[in-house]
Amino acid sequence: MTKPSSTIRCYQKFAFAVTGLIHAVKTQNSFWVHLPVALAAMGIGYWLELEPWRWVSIVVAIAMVLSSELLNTAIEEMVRVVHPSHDVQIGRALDAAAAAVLVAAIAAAVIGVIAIGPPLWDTVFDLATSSDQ
Ligand SMILES: Nc1ncnc2c1ncn2[C@@H]1O[C@H](COP(=O)(O)OP(=O)(O)OP(=O)(O)O)[C@@H](O)[C@H]1O
Repeated sequence: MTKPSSTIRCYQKFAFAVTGLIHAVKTQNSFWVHLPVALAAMGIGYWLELEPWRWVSIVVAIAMVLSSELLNTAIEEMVRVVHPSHDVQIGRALDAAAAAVLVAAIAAAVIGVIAIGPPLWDTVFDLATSSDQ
């Protein structure tokens, strides 16, 4: 039995998106910073057994950074084909796309400190005081 075409289209869209993600991770050095930081934040969150709202904050922050990096990658790739020669306005567009990643990364860092900071401090403090006794 053949699958309904809408299901196939849905599957294909998912495959295209995964291909885009893999390509971006392979070609953009920034992901080699974003991904370990994201994994570290989730690992610490798991270790601290964070409350759901803290997890939501962390997941939203990670998604925000990765999505902006993916859009920045898409714009860079497009520029290389559509306008490979140097152009002041193209440069401004690329700078604005890079700035979007910077804004997302700064916001994610602030979210990380607010969401992970207090429970991490409490746990480290507990460990330090229990080892003193
Ligand atoms: N065609 C262009 N015209 C004008 N300025 C450009 C052009 N291409 C790149 N630039 C300038 O160079 C900067 C870096 O662009 P590029 O696309 O190389 O980003 P990158 O993040 O360094 O690339 P990658 O992520 O592939 O290492 C841009 O922000 C822009 O200021």
